[in-house]
Amino acid sequence: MEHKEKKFFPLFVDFTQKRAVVIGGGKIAVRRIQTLLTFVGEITVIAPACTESVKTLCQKGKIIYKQKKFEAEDIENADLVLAVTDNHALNEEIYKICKENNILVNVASNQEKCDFHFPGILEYENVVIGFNGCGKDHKKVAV
Ligand SMILES: C[C@@]1(CC(=O)O)c2cc3[nH]c(cc4nc(cc5[nH]c(cc(n2)[C@H]1CCC(=O)O)[C@@](C)(CC(=O)O)[C@@H]5CCC(=O)O)C(CC(=O)O)=C4CCC(=O)O)c(CCC(=O)O)c3CC(=O)O
Ligand SMILES: NC(=O)C1=CN([C@@H]2O[C@H](COP(=O)(O)OP(=O)(O)OC[C@H]3O[C@@H](n4cnc5c(N)ncnc54)[C@H](O)[C@@H]3O)[C@@H](O)[C@H]2O)C=CC1
Repeated sequence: MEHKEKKFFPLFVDFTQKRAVVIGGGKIAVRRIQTLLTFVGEITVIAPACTESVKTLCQKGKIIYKQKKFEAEDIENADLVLAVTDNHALNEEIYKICKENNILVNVASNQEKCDFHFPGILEYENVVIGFNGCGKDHKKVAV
């Protein structure tokens, strides 16, 4: 099966009872955690160092933060994984482990290693709109 123009289908998935594990606690991780907060049952962040916002979210009980380097067992029970470290080789390794274990994964440093793209999201009343630029221009989908 070959697609000349790759585009992603906007699936609106129920993650409210699911576990997301975010590997990395930097700038991009925080932005995505903020977006995920109201959509996902449980969010765990794995990173040896993180931004203040990650610590604050953890103190407020909104996420779990484990201050450590990534190990394969960190994603054993994950339904959804975001590989958002600044170590591209590690992100690819995380991708490989997820594929072997049928876990949905998004690698922020390589759009070819994404089961799904992370969307720009706009919400009002009970409407959720997700934007995706087919990986061609993320600036177009910034909200
Ligand atoms: C393909 C995709 C896959 C995925 O990661 O899911 C992807 C990929 C990449 N982005 C890169 C860079 C940046 N992306 C942003 C911003 C956003 N990127 C987002 C989504 C996506 N980004 C996915 C779908 C894209 C699409 O729809 O077409 C948003 C919507 C959601 C979110 O991330 O929260 C959010 C805007 C929302 C908002 O702001 O509201 C900024 C700006 C900033 O950080 O301030 C920069 C900094 C650089 C700059 O500004 O130029 C790089 C290069 C990394 C490197 O080489 O280092 C790659 C890697 C690659 O292209 O392979
Ligand atoms: N898709 C997108 O929207 C964008 C993606 N990127 C990519 O996202 C990644 C992260 O970017 P930033 O958040 O700006 O980086 P950052 O430098 O702010 O954060 C990196 C994080 O990775 C963690 N980390 C490093 N080694 C680790 C390990 N062994 N185990 C667990 N965590 C580890 C660090 O502790 C830190 O929390 C980069 O790979 C970059 O290429 C960057 C810009 C936008």
